[in-house]
Amino acid sequence: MLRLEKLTKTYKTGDMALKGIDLDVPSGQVLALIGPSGAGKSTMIRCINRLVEPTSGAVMLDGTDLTGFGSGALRRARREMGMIFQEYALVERLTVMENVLSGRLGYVGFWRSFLRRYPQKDVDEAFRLLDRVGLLHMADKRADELSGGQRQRVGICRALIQQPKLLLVDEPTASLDPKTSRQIMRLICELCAERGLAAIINIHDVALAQMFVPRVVGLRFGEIVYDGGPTGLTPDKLTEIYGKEDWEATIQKDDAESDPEVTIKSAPAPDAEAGKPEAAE
Ligand SMILES: Nc1ncnc2c1ncn2[C@@H]1O[C@H](COP(=O)(O)OP(=O)(O)OP(=O)(O)O)[C@@H](O)[C@H]1O
Repeated sequence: MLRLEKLTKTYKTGDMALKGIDLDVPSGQVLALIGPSGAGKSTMIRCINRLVEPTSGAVMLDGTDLTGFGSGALRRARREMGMIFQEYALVERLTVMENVLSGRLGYVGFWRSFLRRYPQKDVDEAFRLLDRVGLLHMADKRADELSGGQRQRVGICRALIQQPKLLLVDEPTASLDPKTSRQIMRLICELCAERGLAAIINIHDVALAQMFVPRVVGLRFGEIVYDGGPTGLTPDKLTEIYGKEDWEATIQKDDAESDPEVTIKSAPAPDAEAGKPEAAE
């Protein structure tokens, strides 16, 4: 569904953030992108929907390269890719419902959204999504009245109402406490499984990634140095990705595996097994 081919990004400052990334993501597969600060994770996510312009290489979505698209074609392609941000990126003075509906911008056009005249089917879908994430009763609240976890749920609804095929998720839990982080990761992975959605989740918390996703990609200095299952992230592999550290204290413990809340990765989305590579050596 998504294929990155020799993707590179060199910023004007000379920083080579991505050095020839090759990556295949089959439809329905959820993967976590890990790596130290500055490894290129955000750059990679943003090159996929061209919030950052790649320097060279291809971003193939369903067989079509997005890198050459003009603004109209890019706008249509971006409908297929919902984005979820660390800082939620909500419009604070708008209501929860209005924020969710703003996810339809790519479909309804500027004036209709500016006048907040969305088709009834979009409003119905927004209510359904808010109900699914437990925020139906908050539809009329202003975004600035919500907690961080609630804001992220609104961000998730806004991405999903686009009806995307792929979610690009940039540090969704970095501003949240551990319990809320786990709830949000669980919700994202559940929704992907329910909707057959692929996702690339940039996440700093290795243990959280290990709990929920069937595939982890490790970046270091703009290159993929790990691509495999969560259990293959041994202390040696983590040292290769991040450098020396006491990994026994960081990686997933056996008791987390038996936690009844943590069920997502044992139920991968359609096609996930087919596209899941073995751990890179
Ligand atoms: N707008 C920019 N201009 C110049 N250099 C940039 C820009 N954005 C990122 N970089 C550089 O590109 C490299 C990759 O940065 P990026 O933010 O993608 O890494 P990251 O893995 O997401 O880091 P973090 O986990 O800290 O967010 C870094 O060397 C960074 O300094």
